[in-house]
Amino acid sequence: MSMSLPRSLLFYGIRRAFSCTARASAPVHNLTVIGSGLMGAGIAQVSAQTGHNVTLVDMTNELLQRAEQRIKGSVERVAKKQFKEDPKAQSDFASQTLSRIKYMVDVEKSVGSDCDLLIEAIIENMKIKQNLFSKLDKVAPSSTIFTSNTSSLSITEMASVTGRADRFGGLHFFNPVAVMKLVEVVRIAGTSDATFDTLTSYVTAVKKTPVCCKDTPGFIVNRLLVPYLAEAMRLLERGDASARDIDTAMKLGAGYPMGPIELADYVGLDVNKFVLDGWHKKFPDNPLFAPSETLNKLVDEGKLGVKTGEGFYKYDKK
Ligand SMILES: CCCCCCC[C@H](O)CC(=O)SCCNC(=O)CCNC(=O)[C@H](O)C(C)(C)COP(=O)([O-])OP(=O)([O-])OC[C@H]1O[C@@H](n2cnc3c(N)ncnc32)[C@H](O)[C@@H]1OP(=O)([O-])[O-]
Ligand SMILES: NC(=O)c1ccc[n+]([C@@H]2O[C@H](COP(=O)([O-])OP(=O)(O)OC[C@H]3O[C@@H](n4cnc5c(N)ncnc54)[C@H](O)[C@@H]3O)[C@@H](O)[C@H]2O)c1
Repeated sequence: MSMSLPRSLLFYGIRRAFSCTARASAPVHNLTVIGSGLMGAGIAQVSAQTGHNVTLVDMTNELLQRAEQRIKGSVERVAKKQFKEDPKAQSDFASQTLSRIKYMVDVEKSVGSDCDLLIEAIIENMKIKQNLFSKLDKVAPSSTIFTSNTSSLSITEMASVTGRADRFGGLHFFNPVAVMKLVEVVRIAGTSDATFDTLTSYVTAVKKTPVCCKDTPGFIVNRLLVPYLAEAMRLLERGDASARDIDTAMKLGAGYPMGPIELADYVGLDVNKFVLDGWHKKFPDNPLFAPSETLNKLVDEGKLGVKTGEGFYKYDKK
């Protein structure tokens, strides 16, 4: 008798081991999002749009006011799209969504007794993220699940400064959060089944598709995307093609909605640099992660892409 499995069963087995199906779990009602930049504001928005109560935190009231304006603009776009012919439904949706978001500068007070989930979306720096998690671990309820939206850093290293590795994971959203359908749910060795199930259910509740991945550098998307963006910058630096031609080529030749150079500007060149420098330091012999001189120069000059009005390209300031 042959011991080999039919191909279809083999694939089924592989799929089961890594699939990300939502099972019954403790629901998330209240969440705190730390960092109100591009990603934090977007995560707060999609959570509030789907009925969750959100506390959004940043270091100053001015930053929070800017986030509030961005959220308002984006919610209005979503409302117009969802309720095309119905201005009353549009304004009800927008005002109900906005009323579910509270803004706060006091990080420690932001995780009250009813906080089910914490999502960190601050600067891409391990020490700063660890400081934050270590501080919050002391004040947050023991039931609160901690997560990071990091693009490139180890979730295990972040969890190591807390006493809640079983209630820790990664939730990697994509930019623009209001539009992009994917969230990578990152499981570390300690993540409990209950935590993982709550995280995948929350992702489904915010109307995104979860995929499950291990805590490896860049998870799935960025492990492939970062070398691609970095190589596009090197192509430009070698003078092999112009930025416009590289972008046009990848849009029309590979079917991407944005070319790599404009995507780098869209993500934020500071974020690009944090990721590339971090991986270059960790894996110095890997040429895929070699630094880009042009990227370094633009960041030094404060040209961070769309958010500052100039990066590889120039943009109208909003
Ligand atoms: C080297 C190191 C690199 C580090 C990388 C780190 C990366 C990071 O960790 C992961 C990422 O995020 S990777 C990055 C992953 N991200 C990507 O790869 C993004 C790639 N780009 C895209 O997918 C598209 O270009 C966009 C969707 C951004 C814009 O689409 P477009 O067609 O060019 O322009 P459009 O016509 O304006 O908008 C179309 C529709 O979207 C709607 N809408 C847009 N923004 C909105 C907002 N803020 N709010 C609400 N709605 C918004 C809009 O209403 C419209 O709806 P309609 O029904 O048509 O009326
Ligand atoms: N930009 C992207 O496309 C993208 C996509 C996915 C994931 N990410 C990841 O999300 C995180 C945030 O990225 P972003 O693009 O939103 O950055 P951003 O610079 O737009 O926003 C970060 C915000 O965090 C705030 N902040 C920094 N330290 C803080 C602290 N200690 N307490 C409270 N607030 C603090 C900053 O004031 C800023 O408003 C990073 O880890 C990044 O790698 C970024």
